[in-house]
Amino acid sequence: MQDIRDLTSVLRSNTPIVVIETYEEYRVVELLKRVASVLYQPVFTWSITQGLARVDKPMAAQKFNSEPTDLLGQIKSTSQQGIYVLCDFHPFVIDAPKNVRLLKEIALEYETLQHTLVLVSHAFDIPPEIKRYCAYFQLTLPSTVQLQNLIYLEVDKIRHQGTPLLVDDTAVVKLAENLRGVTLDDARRLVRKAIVDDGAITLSDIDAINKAKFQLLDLNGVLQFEYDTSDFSQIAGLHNLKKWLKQRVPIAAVSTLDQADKPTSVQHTKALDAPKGILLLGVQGSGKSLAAKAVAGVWQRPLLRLDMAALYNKYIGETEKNLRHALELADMMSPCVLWIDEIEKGLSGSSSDEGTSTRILGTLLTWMAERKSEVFVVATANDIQALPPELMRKGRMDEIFFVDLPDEAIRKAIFLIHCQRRGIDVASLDLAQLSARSQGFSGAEIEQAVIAAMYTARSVERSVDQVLLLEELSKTRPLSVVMSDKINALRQWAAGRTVNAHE
Ligand SMILES: Nc1ncnc2c1ncn2[C@@H]1O[C@H](COP(=O)(O)OP(=O)(O)OP(=O)(O)O)[C@@H](O)[C@H]1O
Repeated sequence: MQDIRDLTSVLRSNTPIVVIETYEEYRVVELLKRVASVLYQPVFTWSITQGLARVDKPMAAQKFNSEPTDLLGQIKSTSQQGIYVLCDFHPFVIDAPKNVRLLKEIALEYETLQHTLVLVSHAFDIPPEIKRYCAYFQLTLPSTVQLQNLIYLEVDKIRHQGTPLLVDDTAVVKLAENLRGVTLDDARRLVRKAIVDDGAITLSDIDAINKAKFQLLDLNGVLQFEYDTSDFSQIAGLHNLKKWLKQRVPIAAVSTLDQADKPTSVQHTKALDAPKGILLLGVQGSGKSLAAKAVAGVWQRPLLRLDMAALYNKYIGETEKNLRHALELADMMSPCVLWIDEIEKGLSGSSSDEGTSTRILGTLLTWMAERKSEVFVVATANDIQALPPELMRKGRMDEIFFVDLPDEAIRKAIFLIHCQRRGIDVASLDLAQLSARSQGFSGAEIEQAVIAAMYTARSVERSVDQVLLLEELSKTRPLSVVMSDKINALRQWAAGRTVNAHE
C-alpha cells in the first residue's frame, strides 16, 4: 500500500522520468498497473526482447519497436498519453547520445505529451543531461510481519502438495527477523530453499539463511561473512568483558543460552537501549578477535568482518564509497555483529592520503551516531598512537576495554582450553608449572607452544607431555619481551582510560 501511495504521488508530481533500481520487475509492473488505474492512464512495457506492449488491458496489447532509438522516437511522436515502463534500458544510455537526447526531448515536452517514462533496472546511472528530469523511487522492503506471513504461505503451499513439514514457530519469528533487508522475491527463494534442504523450518536454518542473504547482498565484497564464531567457554579470562556482554544479551538469544550464561534478570533488558559497540584495545594475540567471534556466537548473530586496510582504493572517493557500502550492508544484515578489525589501520591518516582517512572517520562516526539498525560494533586495535581521539571520546562506543596479557590463573586456563581441544591428556600435566613458566606470553603464543609440542611429539612418536611443552615454552621469546617498551606504554596509556577486560 505504501508503495502505491508513494508512486502515485511521484507520478502526480509531473516528473517525466522515474528511475527504479530493483530486480523486482514484475512487482513494479503490477504496482504501476494499480497506480495507472487510479490515474486513468494506460501502461506500456518495453524490453529489448519483447518490444513495446500495453499491459493494463491485454486486449488492447500492441507491439511497437524493439530497437531502443526507434522506441524512444515512437514514444516521442505518439499522442497516446501513458506510463512507459522501460525494462533494462540502462545499457542504451551509455555512449548513446541520440538516446539520451531523445529521453531529454520526451522530458522537455512533458507538458504537452504527458508521457511518464519509468526506467526499471537493477542499477541505472542517470546521464547528467537528464538528471534534473528524473526522480529515483525505491520500493519498500518487506516488514518482519510480511516476511512471517510469506514463510507461513510457503509452508501452506508445500503442505497442500501433501508433503508433511515440521515448523518451529520460534524459528519462523527468528527467520523473518534475519530476512529483513531482502526483497520479497529473494526472501521467497531463500525460504523455499531452507524448506527443501531438510523438510523443516527450525532454528538450524538460521545460519544458512544468513549466509545466503549475505551472498545475495554483498555485491562488491567489502565485508566478509565469518563462518567461524566462538563462545565464552573457549576464552580464558576476559571476565569483565564477558560479564558486560552477558548483561546485554539480546532477548532473542536468551532463551537458548546455557543456564550459566544467562543474565540474572532478563526482563529488564526490554526497556533498555540496544548496545552500540565496544572497542577492544590490546596486545597482539591476547584474544581480541576471539572475543569478537564470541559476541556473535553467544548473541547468536551473524558476524561480519570489515577489514579496514582492504577498504582503501587508489581512486579518490572510492574508499568512502566502499565504507558506505559496507555499512549499508551491515544495516541490511541487522541484527548482526560488525567486527572492525584493526580499526586504526583505516583511520591513521598519512599526509599523502588526501584526507581520505579523515573522511572515512567522519563517515564511520556519523553512521555510528545515526544508525537505527541493530548492528553491534566490535572494533579491535593494537596501536593507540594511530587511533584518532574522536573515536575514543565518551559516548562513541559503549565501552573501551583493554585486553592485557593473561595473568597466571588465566594462562593456566588457556593451557587447559588448548590442550583439551587437541585431545592432550591434561590430567598428566602440571598446569600451574606451565603457567608459571609462560609469564609474559599471550594466549596466541601459548596456543602456538601447544601446537609446536604436538608436532614435536608426532615426529618422535610419543604423546605431548610436560617436558615437551616446557621445552617449547623455553624456545619462545614472547612479544612482551621483544616489544616490552611498546607494551608498557600501551599499559600505561590504558590505565584510567579504559576498563580492564580481564578483571
Ligand atoms: N584468552 C584466551 N583464551 C583462549 N585462547 C586464546 C586467548 N587469547 C588468545 N587465544 C588464542 O590465540 C589465538 C589468537 O588470538 P586472537 O587472534 O584473538 O588475538 P588478537 O588479540 O585478536 O590478536 P591480533 O591483535 O594479532 O589480531 C586465538 O584464536 C586463540 O586460539
